Amino acid sequence: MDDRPRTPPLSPYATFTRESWATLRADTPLTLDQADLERLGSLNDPIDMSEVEQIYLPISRLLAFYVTARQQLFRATQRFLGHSEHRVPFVIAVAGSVAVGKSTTARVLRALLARWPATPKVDLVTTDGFLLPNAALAREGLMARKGFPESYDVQGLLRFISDIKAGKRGVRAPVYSHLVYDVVRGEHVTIDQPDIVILEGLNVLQTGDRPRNGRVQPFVSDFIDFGIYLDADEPLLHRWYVERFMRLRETAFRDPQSYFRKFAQVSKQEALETAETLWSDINLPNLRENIRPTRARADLILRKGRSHRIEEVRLRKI
Ligand SMILES: Nc1ncnc2c1ncn2[C@@H]1O[C@H](COP(=O)(O)OP(=O)(O)O)[C@@H](O)[C@H]1O
Ligand SMILES: CC(C)(COP(=O)(O)O)[C@@H](O)C(=O)NCCC(=O)O
Repeated sequence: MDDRPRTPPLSPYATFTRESWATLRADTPLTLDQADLERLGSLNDPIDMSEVEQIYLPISRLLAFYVTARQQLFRATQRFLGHSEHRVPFVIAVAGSVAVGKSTTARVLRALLARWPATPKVDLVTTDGFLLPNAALAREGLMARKGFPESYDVQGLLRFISDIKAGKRGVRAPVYSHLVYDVVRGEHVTIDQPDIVILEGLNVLQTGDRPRNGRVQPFVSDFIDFGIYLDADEPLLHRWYVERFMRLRETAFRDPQSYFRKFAQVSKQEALETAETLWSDINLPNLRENIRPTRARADLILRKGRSHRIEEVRLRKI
């Protein structure tokens, strides 16, 4: 199925091939080396130097413009109000399907942005920490809805992001483990007045039903300064998900702590059937119903091809 974003006659996006986007790097220096890339890539989502040079360096340059412009706008409001200036973090969202490679993109961006000449403090937070614990999901009959809007503590996530934007110190986020397939009790990451926050997850560009009980409810997306959507055709996402599951069988699933440890022992066929079911019953419907509809809200759409290379870029121009 070709689920390429349609370009209406008056598209808000400018569309670039990989080659035309690459020219927008201008004189941005390359600040990552091969060893960095090996550390930053993830299982089933390799990244090479040409991807950094042709795709990520132009993004880094663009974001530097946006961060400066946002700070100027914020200072203008502060001056108008006569308030003393305090810094407000710039929040970048990285959204997209399960298995599209959001974590690699988020890690590469973090490394590049942290190496800007001004050496900003860049923090990375994944929204899976705000999933309800398995015990709560099981109680509510939501174990087969993991990743759907109702499986998250949305109020907790909203409080977290609004505290960060308010410049609070020591803001804590819970942590999720893919290995144990659950939120880790008692574990947190602490965010302490960063300059830039990268918020990664399926749901970061989502909105809800507004208003609720007659009260206007904010959305997580209200706190986002720049939204990136990682896109790929469904058959590719399906393949990447199943291939990753089968590879995890040889690696992470062998860990006695792994929720999926039984799949390291059962036949290949049985494991394959489970991966297919998890994709078609949970992750694919979630992509169609809740994730892909947020693509139209992104400032930048990065479209991946077969080998995980980004082949097309769309930038919101209006
Ligand atoms: N069952 C699992 N066990 C261990 N690691 C996993 C498992 N499922 C996913 N991961 C890892 O978790 C990370 C996030 O995966 P995912 O949420 O699908 O987002 P994305 O692929 O877009 O980064 C990836 O690095 C992936 O390799
Ligand atoms: C934890 C997830 C919802 C992904 O969340 P994300 O890290 O993208 O915020 C996903 O990896 C997941 O567990 N989906 C449920 C079905 C499955 O086991 O693949």
